[in-house]
This record gives sequence, C-alpha cells and structure tokens, in this order.
Amino acid sequence: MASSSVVKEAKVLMVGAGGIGCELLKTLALSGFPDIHIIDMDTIEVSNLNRQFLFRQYHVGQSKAKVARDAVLKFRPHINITPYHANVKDPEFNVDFFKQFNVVLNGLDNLDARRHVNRLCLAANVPLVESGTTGFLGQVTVHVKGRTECYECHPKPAPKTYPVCTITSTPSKFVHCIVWAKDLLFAKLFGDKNQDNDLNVRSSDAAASSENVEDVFERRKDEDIDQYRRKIFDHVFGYNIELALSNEETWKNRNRPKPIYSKDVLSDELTQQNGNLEKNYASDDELSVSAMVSLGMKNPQDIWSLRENSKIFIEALKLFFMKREKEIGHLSFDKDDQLAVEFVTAAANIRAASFGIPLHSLFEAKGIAGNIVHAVATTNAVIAGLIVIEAIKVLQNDMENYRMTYCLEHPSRKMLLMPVDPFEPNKSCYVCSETPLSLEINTNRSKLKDFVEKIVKAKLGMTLPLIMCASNLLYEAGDVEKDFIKIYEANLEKVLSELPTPVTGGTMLTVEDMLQEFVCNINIKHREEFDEEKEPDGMVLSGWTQPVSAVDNKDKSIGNGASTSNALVTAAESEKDDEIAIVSAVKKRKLLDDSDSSNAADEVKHHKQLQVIDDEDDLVLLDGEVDSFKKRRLS
Ligand SMILES: Nc1ncnc2c1ncn2[C@@H]1O[C@H](COP(=O)(O)OP(=O)(O)OP(=O)(O)O)[C@@H](O)[C@H]1O
Ligand SMILES: [Zn+2]
Repeated sequence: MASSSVVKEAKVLMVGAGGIGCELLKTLALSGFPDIHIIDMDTIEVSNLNRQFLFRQYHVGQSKAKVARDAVLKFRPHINITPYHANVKDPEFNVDFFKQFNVVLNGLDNLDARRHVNRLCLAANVPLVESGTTGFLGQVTVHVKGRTECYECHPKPAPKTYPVCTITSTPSKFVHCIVWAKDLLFAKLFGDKNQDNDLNVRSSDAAASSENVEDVFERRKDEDIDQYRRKIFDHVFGYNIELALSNEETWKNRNRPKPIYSKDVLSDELTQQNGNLEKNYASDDELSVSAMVSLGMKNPQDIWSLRENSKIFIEALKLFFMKREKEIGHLSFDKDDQLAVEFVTAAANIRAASFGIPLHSLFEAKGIAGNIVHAVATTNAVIAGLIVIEAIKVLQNDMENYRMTYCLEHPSRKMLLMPVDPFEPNKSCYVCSETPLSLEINTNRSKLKDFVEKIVKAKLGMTLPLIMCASNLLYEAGDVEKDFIKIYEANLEKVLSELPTPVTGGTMLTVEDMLQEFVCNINIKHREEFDEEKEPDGMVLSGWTQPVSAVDNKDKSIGNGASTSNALVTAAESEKDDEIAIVSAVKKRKLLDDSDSSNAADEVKHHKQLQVIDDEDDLVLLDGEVDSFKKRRLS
C-alpha cells in the first residue's frame, strides 16, 4: 500500500510528550496522521522550554499531553489528537486499550515504562517503535512480535560504576573525585549517619581504636562552627591523604597525592569569617542558600582556584549548619540543590588538586554529579523523523526494510545515521518466549515478601503480580479483598516452605501480571548458602539477563549512575546512560554476528564478555567495519 493511504487509515499511540514526543507529534501531524493518542504523566517545567518547542512559558505547570495537542491543532486543526494526562502504567491502559492502535511509538525516558509498554504491545500484538536520545546520540528500534527482538530480548547495560578503591584511595579522573565528594563525603556529613560509609577515613585518629572513639564528622554540641569546619577540611584533605601516603605500595607506580591543610590555603582570618552571611539571610528559601552568593562569586562556568574552592567548601559547610541544620542527617544529594552542588564541586576540586587532576567549573561538576547529558533538540528531531519512517514501514508491513537506526556523534564511514537490520527474537527471552527462569533460593529461610520485592518487582518489572503454585494462589498485589489480604499477609511473613503448598526445590511458580498479560514460570532450586557480598539478595535468578556493568564492582553504592544509595539519579538519567551503551553495543553485536553464534545462550555470554572489554569512559563507536557486519535478514 502506498504510504499516504496507510497513514490516512492509521491510529497511533504515542507514549511520552517530552523532548522526542514534541518533535514526534509535530512530524506525525505534518505527515498526515489523522488519529493520534498521546499519554504523558508530566506537567511542563521551565527546563523543558528550550527544546520542547510546543510549550511556552505560560504553559508551565500544565499537562504536557494536553498542551502538545492544543499547540499542534493550531496548525493542523482537522486531525484527531486525544491526550491522556496519566501514567502509562495505569490500569486503564490495558491490553484492550492497546489493541485499538496500529502502532505504538515510544518517546519515554525510563526503563521501567519502556518495559511495561513492550509487554503490553506483545500482549496486544501491536508493533512498537522504540526510541531514545542522549545528547548527540540516539536510536530508533522496531519491535514486532515474533518477527524482531522485543525491547527486553537483550540485557540493558547498567550505569557505570567504579571500583571502591579508585574512589576512596586512587582517583585518576575528575569523575572519581565527584563520586567521592557526593556519595561519600556529602553523604557522611549531611546524610544518614548510620550508613556504611568507607570514607578512606577512620573517623578519628588511627591510634584511637577503642569502641567509643569520637567521630570527627559529628559536630559536638558546643563545638564552634569555625573550629568544626577547619577540622573537617584538615581531616579529609590533609590527614587522610597523609594516611594514604603511608602505604608505600600504593604509590609505587602512581603520582603521590599532596595533603592540603586549611592553613595552607586559607588565612586564619578567612577561615574564621569569610563570606557575608547577611546576603543569605534575605531569603527563607532553603534551596536558594548559596556559598557563591555569600562570597560574591557569580559565574558557574568559572574554574575556581584551589583557594576559591577552599573558601566555597568552608562557606558551604557553615551555611548547611547555620541555615539548614534541620535537614542534616537526612539529606541526599540533589543536583537542583544549589548549596549541595557548590559543596560537592568544591570538595571534588580540592581532592582533584591534591591528586594532580585538572579542576572543573561548577557547571561541569554539576553535570557530572547529576549525571546530566545535555539534551540536543536536533537529535530529538532527527530521531522523531526516523520513528515516523519506521512507523510507516510497519504500517505497510514492509518487513524487509525495517531498520534499527543509531544516530552517532562522529561520522563513521561518513555516516552519522547508522542503519542496522533488526535482530530476530531471542529464543530464551523470558518476556517474549515462554522459557522459564530458574531461581536458586533457600526455601527454608527465604520470605515470600523478599521474593516479591527483590525478584518479581525489581528484576522482572511486574507492577501487579500474582503468584501461583499449581492451582494455589500464593500472592496477589493490588486491590485484594480484605479476607484474602489477611491470608496473604500471613504468607508474607512465613518462609516459602511453610506456604499452603510447600515450595521446595523443583517447584514451578507461575508469576503473572494481569495488566501486562505477561506470564513467566520460575523453577525453584533449593540452595543452602549464599555469598553475602556477591549475592546480597540471598537468591539468584538465572535465565533473566541482568544488566551488565562495565566494571566489576563489589560496592554497588558507589557510582555515578543509578546507584542504590542514591536517590538523586532518577530513572530517567540512569536510563540515558544505558542508551549510550546501547549505541556502543552496535559494535558488540557486530562482533557477535561475526562469530555467527546461533545459540542464544552463547550469545548472551559472549555479549557479557564484550561489555567488560569496553570499559573506557569514552564510547567506542562503529569504526569502519560496517561491511563486515553480516546482515541477518528476517525471514
Ligand atoms: N510512566 C510514564 N507514563 C507516562 N509518561 C511518562 C512515563 N514515564 C515518562 N514519561 C514521560 O516521558 C517524557 C520523556 O521526555 P524527556 O526525555 O524529554 O524528559 P523530560 O522530563 O521532558 O525532560 P528532562 O528529563 O530532560 O528534564 C516525559 O514527558 C515524561 O513525563
Ligand atoms: Zn524478547
């Protein structure tokens, strides 16, 4: 069928009306699509206006889906646009809802929602065109049930993590200093005091080893703030570095860091009363308290000297105690918290100076700490165009010509847009095939509650799960009748083996999400012991391909990605990380194809190894072997 006729008859669903979504809605409308439904749960923020061009300042606070509709109707008044200001995970968007569309187009920013839409599209048998961008990078992929891989056929790489020792003892890049300042120092000073925090710091003098040693980070009741902040400064930038230097082995092949004491960088007088607190008293808004303001420093793009960083550090510390004392003890780093960003920038820079690493501006530091890759409007526009091209092919059933397209930052073989043939479904994908998963668990000890939280919800991404053992219902989430709740609650507290039907090794559990119409079987294997460090969940799921991280890391709480300890990295941001990795996976896939491994399990193994090889910060993109990329045509 000609493209114009399929377009004229199409009814499409767009999920997400953000950066990609605005471009997509405009392109769909201008391409003649007559019936478009849009779901977006957000309202417009000022920070969206630079690229989400359907929105204006006076729309701030209003529904994205509704405003986007109104804006497009102004230049295409005769088309139907139906907005839903709602979460795509809401039960109203069930399989029947999805079935009314010819194609679904995603412009989302998080893994969770993408997985959900993937499952609904599979259940409703509606093709999905999936997309994502990160700065100059982007990709569009096509997912058609039974024909191409689904969104979950291959593991999504986890955000980057760093080995703990690099962060605590031997930083070599600025990002290591940021992670230290944010996840260790900031957390230690202002976050939960009881958390495990390996600050390369014995909290007090090495000599003092009794249990009641005083915690240097704790401010004593009568302790003068000037004394306290000087003590912290000297402890983390001076004493701890001296301590690290005393381990000669570490520095054999590395540059030795330089201890920095407050007296070296700040005069006494400065330490005692730098800054003009008055300037900060004018405002009651906690998030506007700023060390830069009190020190009269204005430009966030300036790279401050060591002395300036030291002044900011000392001033920010004081401001936290003078202006935001109530929050101390339960703060977590937030990239929109000015004072927190100032503190982290200064601390990271002082540490960088100590280790001979180039210093960075607050603007740059904020980007790194908040894991921000600045969005590029043009990338979104290019990606939106590609989505529409693929959508039209899908509507025409032109399978031979489906392409996944990667938008690259640097040309490869003079190409910035890299088309790749779609892959076949992964035969052992637990989402689009019926392959069971297997779970090693101590059936005498493990609780059903942990199983639901750690496996069913966290790993399998089910929102409203229901768990059956043969014909016995063991668990059901959501609106359950009162009497049932009691039974389930009782079950939750019982060990697996005490459930109505004993769950032991060899039992097959069926986990089902009614909303997603997604069923998966889990084969239970009893195991006595688990390695607490490597298997902290106390259960191991296999068959499910877990996100692969570039660097093997014992301590998951350290990282610039969506680390567990770290609420600040939103799903959206961590997801962006994963898109970068998807682009670099083009190369990996090529290698996979070269090896011509037909066995899916092998392929996953292979995939993992390759992920590990590529552990540089910089992306390795396609590098000129395009021709050798064997095409795997769809049959
Ligand atoms: N579960 C969901 N249901 C509905 N809409 C969603 C869901 N998850 C994400 N979205 C929407 O997807 C869009 C993604 O757009 P985009 O990546 O441009 O993010 P943004 O929030 O607009 O901007 P930024 O995150 O860069 O500040 C957002 O408008 C967001 O509301
Ligand atoms: Zn799949």
